Amino acid sequence: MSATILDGRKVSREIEEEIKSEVDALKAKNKKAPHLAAILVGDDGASQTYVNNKIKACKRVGFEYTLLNFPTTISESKLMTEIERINADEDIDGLIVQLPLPDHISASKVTDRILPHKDVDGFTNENYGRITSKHPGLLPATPFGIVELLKRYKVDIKGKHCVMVGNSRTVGAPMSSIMAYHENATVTVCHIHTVDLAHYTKQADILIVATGKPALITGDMVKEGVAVVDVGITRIPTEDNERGYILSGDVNFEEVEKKASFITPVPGGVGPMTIASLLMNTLKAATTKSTITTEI
Ligand SMILES: Nc1nc(=O)c2c([nH]1)NC[C@@H]1CN(c3ccc(C(=O)N[C@@H](CCC(=O)O)C(=O)O)cc3)C=[N+]21
Repeated sequence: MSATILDGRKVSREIEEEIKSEVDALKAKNKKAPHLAAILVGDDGASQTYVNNKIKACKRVGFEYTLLNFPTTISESKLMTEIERINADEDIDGLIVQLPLPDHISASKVTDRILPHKDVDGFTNENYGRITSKHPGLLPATPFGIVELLKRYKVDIKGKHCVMVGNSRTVGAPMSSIMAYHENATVTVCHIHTVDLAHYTKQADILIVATGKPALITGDMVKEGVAVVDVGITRIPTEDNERGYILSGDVNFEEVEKKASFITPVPGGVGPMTIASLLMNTLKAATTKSTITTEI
């Protein structure tokens, strides 16, 4: 059996078309376009690529955007002040602080300072807590994108066994909550400390992997017919190409693809969907502003 590719690039383009027509409709009514602000600290190559991809996506759908690039030496308190300033700026609808941040800055403190209704990455404790509420606010971009991708390919989720490998605050934790509380999957959460990981991954109907460990999941670790979502995207240095690196997911694609019913490629899978979700959240933040924080 050969798997159906969960084509994040294609689906993200479809979502962008939908967003663009909503932006055009806003503009036709003389309303302003949604405005995203992105903060990038330092000059890490991968972070620059990801932020640039986000800015390019804003341009494609007609959003306004502001990119703020600070040196690695910026203090935590100065960064907090910048966030407060953007929080207070009526013109800006959404704010993201690209991670990772330098060691002297607490990522959780900084991201949690973003006003919940401008938190289009869905990283604040407020929006994380709201996953289990009837009014979920803004969902974290990567998990939101993964659910959207699975749904557009009509992958059955309800009642199925979803095994999440990875327990990070940005992906694994919210992803497993969304699968359990919104989508009614049966969820098992594994991570780097799990004893006998294969024991669990073999039982997965849906396997989502976000560990940052290249090719962690091999063919013998999955059952026939599994749907596989690979969140990993590691740059491995090489002299074989101009860029100087190749991208590797957390899944051995060649092996696992033979047994899976569905699988995401890397690149072209989860990455573009994260960006599409960021755009969806920014549109939502711009059009529903005050209600996101008041409804319980
Ligand atoms: N505040 C914050 N929000 C994030 O959403 C966030 C973050 N910090 N820090 C890092 C991770 C990673 N991430 C990616 C986004 C797009 C691609 C993406 O566009 N990937 C392309 C390839 C890009 C390439 O060539 O390197 C693809 O998979 O096809 C990848 C990874 C967002 N993250």
